[in-house]
Amino acid sequence: MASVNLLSTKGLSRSFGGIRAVENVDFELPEGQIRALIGPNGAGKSTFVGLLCGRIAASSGSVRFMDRDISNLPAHRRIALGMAYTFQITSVFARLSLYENVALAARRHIGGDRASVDREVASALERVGLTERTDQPAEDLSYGHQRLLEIAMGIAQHPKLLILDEPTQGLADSEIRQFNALVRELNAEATILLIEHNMDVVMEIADAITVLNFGEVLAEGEPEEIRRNKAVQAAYLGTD
Ligand SMILES: Nc1ncnc2c1ncn2[C@@H]1O[C@H](COP(=O)(O)OP(=O)(O)OP(=O)(O)O)[C@@H](O)[C@H]1O
Repeated sequence: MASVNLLSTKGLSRSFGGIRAVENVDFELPEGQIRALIGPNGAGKSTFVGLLCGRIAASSGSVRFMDRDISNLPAHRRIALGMAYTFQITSVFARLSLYENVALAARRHIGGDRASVDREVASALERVGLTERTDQPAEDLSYGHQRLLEIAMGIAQHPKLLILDEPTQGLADSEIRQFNALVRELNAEATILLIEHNMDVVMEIADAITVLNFGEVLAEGEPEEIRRNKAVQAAYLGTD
């Protein structure tokens, strides 16, 4: 069965001064996949995701999402089309309660109707296991739990594409198992792009892996293929 790409890039590049952070990346993400994006430190993963979301402007190349060229759309328009992303807690408001944080995200999706917002917030917090902390300020959460709060904020927007940037950082092993189950559950509704350093997580939940190195795609394939790939092993030697 031919799969439909939810997201794709062509020749996507971004330089910072002389540094080619992302260089000529052609990328295709079929609808319904869990894709992991990996690579050594400085490989260009965050820059690439920033280009997808519109947080960083491309030097050249294009991005397509849901069959339209979104290269020139600002970040908020991309969100409105169905992208959601979590970026290392930059979106969490520390002084606001978990309820308020998730409600802000839910209102983007469903507007201001109080009963619907309440339902969305309760459901999103339940899915990430933070129900009991609904009324606490976000700053009371551990780092790992703030990452889960961000995911709840993503869930409340019912995105077509959910981009998770190092979501398991700061989580305990038992919480990582729950996280893996959560991602599978979310995948029933959303395509998922996961930047992740924890290889156990990647190997367990990704359908396919894209490896970046020095801004370029070094390899792409199923987890087992990538695990055996000599070029990938070499890229990681001495870095991890
Ligand atoms: N705003 C910036 N100004 C200058 N250089 C930058 C900027 N952002 C990224 N870079 C450089 O671009 C390259 C890619 O960085 P990026 O953060 O995208 O990599 P990464 O794969 O996400 O790394 P990590 O795994 O360490 O988060 C690096 O050499 C980095 O120093």
